[in-house]
Formats: sequence, C-alpha cells, structure tokens
Amino acid sequence: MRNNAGPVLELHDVAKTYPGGTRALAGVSLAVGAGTFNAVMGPSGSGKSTFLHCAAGLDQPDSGRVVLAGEDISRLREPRLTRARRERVGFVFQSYNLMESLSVWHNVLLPQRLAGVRPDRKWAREVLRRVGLAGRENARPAQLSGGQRQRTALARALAGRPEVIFADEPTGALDLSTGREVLQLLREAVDEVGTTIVMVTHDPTAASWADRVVFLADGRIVSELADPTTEKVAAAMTAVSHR
Ligand SMILES: Nc1ncnc2c1ncn2[C@@H]1O[C@H](COP(=O)(O)OP(=O)(O)OP(=O)(O)O)[C@@H](O)[C@H]1O
Repeated sequence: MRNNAGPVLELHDVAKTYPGGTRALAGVSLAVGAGTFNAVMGPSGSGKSTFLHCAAGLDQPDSGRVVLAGEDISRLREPRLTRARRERVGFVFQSYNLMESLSVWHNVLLPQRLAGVRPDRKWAREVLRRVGLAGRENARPAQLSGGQRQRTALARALAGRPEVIFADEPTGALDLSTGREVLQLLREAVDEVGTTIVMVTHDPTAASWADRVVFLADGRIVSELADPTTEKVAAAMTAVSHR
C-alpha cells in the first residue's frame, strides 16, 4: 500500500562546505514522495552523511532549502529545529544508539517522552509486535542480538509516527540474513504503515529493497534508478565510481 501523496521531503539546491573548505554538497535537489522507500548511495566522501544530516535537520546547509512536511527546516534555529526533528523525524543508525540502561519498552517510548508528548502505548505495542519483539519489552539492549537491537531501534523510530525515517547503514553491523530481516521490516513499514524512508547504504542488495536509488558523487546527484535490482545498483555504482 503505497500512497504516493506528493513529496513529504524536498531539498532545493542544498549546499554545504565544511570549515577547511571541503564542499560536501554542491547543490542537491530531490523530492521524496510520501510512503516511498529511498536509498542514497555513492562512493566514500561523496556527501551521503552530509546529505542525511541536512535532510534530517541534524545539520544546517549553507544555502538552499529543506522542506519537511511543508515546513522549511533549513533556517530553523534551536530549539525549534530540535522540536521539528523530534516531532517529524525518526532515526535508525548502524550502531543502534539504544540507551543501555533502559528496557526495550522505555527505549521505544523515549523519543516521545523527550518531545514532551504523551506516548501512544497502544501503537508502541503494535510496532513491537510488527518487528517481532512482542514479549521482549522488559529486556535490556545487552540481552538482545544485533538484529533484535536494530529491530528495537526501528520500533523506536516507528513509535512516534514520523513523517520520515532516516536510516544510516541500518544493516552495516549485521550479518547477511539478519540484515535481510531488517530490510524486510523497513519494506513492510513503507508498504503496510505508509512510512517514508531515506536510507544511506553502501550495499547494492540493501539498496535493491528501495523503490528508487539516488547516486551521489562529489556532492551532487549524478544518477537515479527506479525499481532497483542488486545487479542494476551494482552496475550503476561502478559507473558512478569511475566518473
Ligand atoms: N565535520 C567535517 N569537517 C570537515 N570535512 C568534513 C566533515 N564531515 C565530512 N567532511 C568531508 O566532506 C566530504 C563528504 O563527507 P560525507 O561524510 O558526507 O561523505 P560520505 O559519502 O558519507 O562518506 P562515507 O561513505 O565515507 O561515510 C568528505 O570529503 C569529508 O571528508
């Protein structure tokens, strides 16, 4: 069930140069449709992390605009930027970023608590069921496998019903079959919950789960692939790397 109800995230000519002079983004424009799964690939140093940080409101571009659910977040100052991020964005990182001292349940509810909203416990239970962690609510992260930790992180991201979930190498620390389970869950979140996902990855197979793949090189979008397969993504990556 993909709703494709117009873009939920738009980048307009976004540029960023780091102190020292590295031009990480050199004018990136992209529209991300609601309820779609998007992968971002590119060689090391092409600007993927910078793109993700600017698109998610973790960092500010020097110029250009980032419009998230109709709000231009690129010029927001703290604390409004933090609020926009907490209310509209979910994150899944390679390293999970769970609070070791909190149970699965409290990890999942933490972003809503930090945002000062009353947690939707019924939905939190439902997302834990969807990611296969019903019954593990009281476990601490240390008691979980890598795959279970990442499924907890995904449940945490889904629990706040964000406009967009940003995933940074979500399968980077997982073995092949565990990574596949996490990708399947990301796919289901898009197809069954209507979530929008933007995922940075180095892995052509991971990218093949997306609806489209955007390729960055030298801080620019240089190509795009719809309905990707592992083979098509790998071929496109080779072409991008040899530019
Ligand atoms: N905080 C920073 N200060 C200075 N330069 C930076 C900073 N962060 C990134 N860069 C530089 O900006 C460019 C883009 O980096 P970025 O991390 O966005 O690329 P990437 O595609 O995510 O790379 P990788 O795949 O290796 O993680 C690189 O040349 C990098 O060295």
